[in-house]
Amino acid sequence: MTGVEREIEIDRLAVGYGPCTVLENINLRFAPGRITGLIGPNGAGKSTLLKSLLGLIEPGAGEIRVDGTPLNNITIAERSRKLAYAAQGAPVHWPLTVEKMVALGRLPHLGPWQKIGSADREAIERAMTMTDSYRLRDRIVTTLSGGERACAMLARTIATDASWLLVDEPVASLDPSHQLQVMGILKNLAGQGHGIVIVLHDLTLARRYCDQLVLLHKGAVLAEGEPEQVLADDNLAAAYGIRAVRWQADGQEFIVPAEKL
Ligand SMILES: Nc1ncnc2c1ncn2[C@@H]1O[C@H](COP(=O)(O)OP(=O)(O)OP(=O)(O)O)[C@@H](O)[C@H]1O
Repeated sequence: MTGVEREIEIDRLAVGYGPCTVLENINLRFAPGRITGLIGPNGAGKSTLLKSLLGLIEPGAGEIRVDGTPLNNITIAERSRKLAYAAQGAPVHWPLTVEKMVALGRLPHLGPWQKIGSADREAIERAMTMTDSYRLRDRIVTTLSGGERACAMLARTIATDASWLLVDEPVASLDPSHQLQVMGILKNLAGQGHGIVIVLHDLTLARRYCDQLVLLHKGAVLAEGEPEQVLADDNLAAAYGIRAVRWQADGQEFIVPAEKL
């Protein structure tokens, strides 16, 4: 075994689709008990990086290790217990109830023909309660609003009880109250020792909730580290081509895009 226990290590990673390289020479470390935010312009490669961590895309070069083991040496069953994923936009095509969909998060823990047990049921109910989806448990997922569906999908991810949660824009379709709720849930899960990697576009939420930020730009890491440093004016100008205004209130920094440069 190489590397250290309980860490995601990415070394010299290059990933692409067909002949088109999207990420090149990515070197990163993600720690448990922390929220790592992936930020950057549209098309920078954030979702591609998350999918690479799940083994959904084969790297062209480099290596990913999860808790010390190369991803390729981790069986698909073990990966699905270790790494839970909430995809961007979370399209759902099956007419399942919310409860049944959240229960899918327990599949990695069940053997063939094994039925859901009381520990699974507890995990499902806990995840639905945390995400405010318990009240929706009998609703058919395809009939939910975008925000309701996003909460239910996050519940499914949480129900897996994986040590790593990879979440792609979980707050994009949520109202302000649910945005704060979801970020608070992720913060609590990090406090319980889960490692969270989250794609975000909201700079204020990234500043407030993330312990570490990675700013991707054109398939490379433009900056990484403490949110305060990563969100510096020159980085925002270089990555997004924007000037942001900032102010302090309630002991937090608020960062709002002010103009395109
Ligand atoms: N399946 C695919 N086949 C070909 N190209 C793809 C595929 N998926 C993504 N890409 C391309 O890879 C690049 C990175 O896409 P990715 O979805 O990782 O970006 P992102 O940073 O998550 O963007 P956004 O903020 O818009 O969600 C983009 O140019 C995109 O068009």
